[in-house]
Amino acid sequence: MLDSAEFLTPAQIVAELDKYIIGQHEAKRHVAIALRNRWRRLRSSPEMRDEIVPNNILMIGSTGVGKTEIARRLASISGAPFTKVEASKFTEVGYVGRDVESMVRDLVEQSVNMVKQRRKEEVKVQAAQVVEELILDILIPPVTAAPGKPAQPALGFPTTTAGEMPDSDQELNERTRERFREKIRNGEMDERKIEIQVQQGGGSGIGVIGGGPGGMDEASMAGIQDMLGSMMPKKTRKRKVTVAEARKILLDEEAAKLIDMDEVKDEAVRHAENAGIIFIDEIDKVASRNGKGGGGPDVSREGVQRDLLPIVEGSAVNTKYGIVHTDHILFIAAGAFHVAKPSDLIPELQGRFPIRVELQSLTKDDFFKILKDPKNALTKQYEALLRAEEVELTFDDDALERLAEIAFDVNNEVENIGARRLHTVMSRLLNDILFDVPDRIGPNAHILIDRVLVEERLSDMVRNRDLSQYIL
Ligand SMILES: Nc1ncnc2c1ncn2[C@@H]1O[C@H](COP(=O)(O)OP(=O)(O)OP(=O)(O)O)[C@@H](O)[C@H]1O
Repeated sequence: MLDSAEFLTPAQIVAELDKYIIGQHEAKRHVAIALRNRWRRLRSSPEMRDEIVPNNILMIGSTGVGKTEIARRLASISGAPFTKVEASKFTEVGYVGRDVESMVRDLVEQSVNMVKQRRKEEVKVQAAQVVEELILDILIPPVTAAPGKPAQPALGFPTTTAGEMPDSDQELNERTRERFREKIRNGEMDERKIEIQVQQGGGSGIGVIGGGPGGMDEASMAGIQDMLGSMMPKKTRKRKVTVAEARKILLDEEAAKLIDMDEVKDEAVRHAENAGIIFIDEIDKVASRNGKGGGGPDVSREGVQRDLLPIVEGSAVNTKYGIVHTDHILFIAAGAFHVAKPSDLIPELQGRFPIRVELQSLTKDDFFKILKDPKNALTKQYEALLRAEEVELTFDDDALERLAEIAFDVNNEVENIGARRLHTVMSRLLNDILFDVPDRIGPNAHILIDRVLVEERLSDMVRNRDLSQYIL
């Protein structure tokens, strides 16, 4: 968390990013500084805190070289809410100026989910106790029988052992309950079916018609829907599920009841404001090369930049969780800038992205490392998938070198999509195996992917440009 004392240093942040992203050292250094600066800001004097502006970053690099990945990992390292938006979508037909604010709403939505999840974790033990009692109530309904009349044994289970005399219905019920509690705790009841009441998912069921330009904005509509929702009695329905499933469903419901949503909302808004990261992709697509030019698409692109400006500069955005001030949100904009240049952005927006960093094109050697080293490397993902079937998959380095080479060549010859090419190449290489397990390749098999196998399955395609265009 951003406010914890042992927040990562810039070098530690880079080390964390290194676990997932190959190369791009400059970009990693810049984002690490920006992240640490937010922590530094929160520890500065209250007067200075409001003065310190975030070091928004402009990442320049072709598609698939790790721009989004760096930003996304940065957010997860710091537990920050994150949202990604494509600037070019705001130039689409039907776009209305106010839509750019939706990125802030998305961010706060993320933040609410994160805070809610964390709070639920905190009340988990307490909720688990309530749930245990609820399940016990279903298995052994509390005694209502008249005094002197024996209580009904629950679910046909014997409630007393031979020779044991029940003291009263109440005590008998208590003892049975304790025995069942044991059984629930050690999982003996997990498969037993019980009927539970669950809340019907999603909203009040009341739609608000209207809105859009000239009408009510999204936040106000959502507010009304929320209010109507909270006034309506919650609908429930019966479901027959196993005790194990019931525990999961009820745990979620009970945990939700134990958390104070007003507190969650306040904390989420603060968290989005101080820690949120908004990634604006394809910013180059809204840069116009002749900004002052006559009309048409340039005007609309510049319009989008003008709409983005107040949000990046710092403004108050109305959301259904309250007003969100964008002054200290970290914005990372990215683009290939093959045609337009950063200097084609309107000067005010350029000024709001003072840190420019160029990401390098990936080499064959980078591709080799991307296949092999990251914690989430594709080879590791496929190995894990097949391990689930008890099939051992391994790749030798020679095979990975060849795969890297093929991906690199196809990028050069067909279209450069960066490291994304590795996904298509790997999928092509392994699809038959993934299909054949477990029917034709049984458990305990060991499959070694070597250079010969890679050649066999992929070389034809690489040689045939028409084929690779469609398949790789
Ligand atoms: N340097 C890298 N190290 C490890 N994986 C990478 C690297 N670059 C890209 N990838 C992988 O390639 C995929 C696409 O990368 P990413 O989404 O970061 O592209 P991008 O540069 O943001 O491109 P775009 O602007 O088109 O979105 C991801 O699965 C990512 O993990």
